[in-house]
Amino acid sequence: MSRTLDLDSEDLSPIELAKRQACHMAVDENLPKSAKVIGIGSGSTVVYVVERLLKKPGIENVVFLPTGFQSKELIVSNGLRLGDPDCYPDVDVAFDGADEVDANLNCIKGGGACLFQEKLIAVLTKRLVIVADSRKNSEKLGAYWVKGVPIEVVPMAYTFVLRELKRLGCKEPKLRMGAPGKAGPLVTDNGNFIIDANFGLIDKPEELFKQIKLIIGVVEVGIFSQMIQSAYFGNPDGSVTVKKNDGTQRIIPAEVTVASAVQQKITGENPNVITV
Ligand SMILES: O=C(CO)[C@H](O)[C@H](O)COP(=O)(O)O
Repeated sequence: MSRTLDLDSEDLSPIELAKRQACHMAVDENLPKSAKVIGIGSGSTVVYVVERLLKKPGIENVVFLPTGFQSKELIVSNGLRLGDPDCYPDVDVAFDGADEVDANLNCIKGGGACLFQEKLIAVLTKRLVIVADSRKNSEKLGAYWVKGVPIEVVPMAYTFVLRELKRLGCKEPKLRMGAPGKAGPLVTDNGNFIIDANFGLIDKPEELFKQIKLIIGVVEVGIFSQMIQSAYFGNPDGSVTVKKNDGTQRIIPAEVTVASAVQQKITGENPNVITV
């Protein structure tokens, strides 16, 4: 098994360092000793989850489920075992990023257009752990993430879905365009389009989710409600804020997160591991 990820702290910006600390703490505190199947989310943050997982003994025996092309590449290029959700529907834990997380651990996801597969893993896992930097830690959805709720739609239905979203109160739903080099709309890993729908501050995420989901042509909605067990946010000072779905919140001080990183570098072990 090749283990290639070894990101050097010196090359990382303060934001990247914060994301990394959050991921390392999240893995250390949530990786079950007996984990057999692990879900890997999409985006720039989960790279540090994989970095930490690669240090764990026995990780070569675990099956990893991706949530899109990028996380599949991340799994395969690091020599980890790749699986499919249809073959491994019982997931022990999943780690994923988010675009915004509110006080009740509802979140917006899909900034990277992977929301459908991310939601599939979210419903299959016993424990969904979100990793992010402090810019994503919000009181109410829509406060920081103003690009809108990502919605995956069947291409032939997109005009209808745009119309229905306006009826639900979204002033200007937008079909997401492809990156430079791609003429026309972005196409997801599942062959669909993405609509970004800004509803302003979202008071009732669960309700809005249900309303959007009922529109014909909608495959999945980037509102994740009542699905997350805990969220780890890396702060600029090196500390990590942990929010749990029981309403508790705690801060892991920078001394602890940095000591863990140093210890791990020297011995490959983390003194603060709380295995579950
Ligand atoms: O939902 C996602 C992809 O669909 C990502 O998890 C979300 O966009 C966060 O990405 P990053 O870790 O790069 O901030």
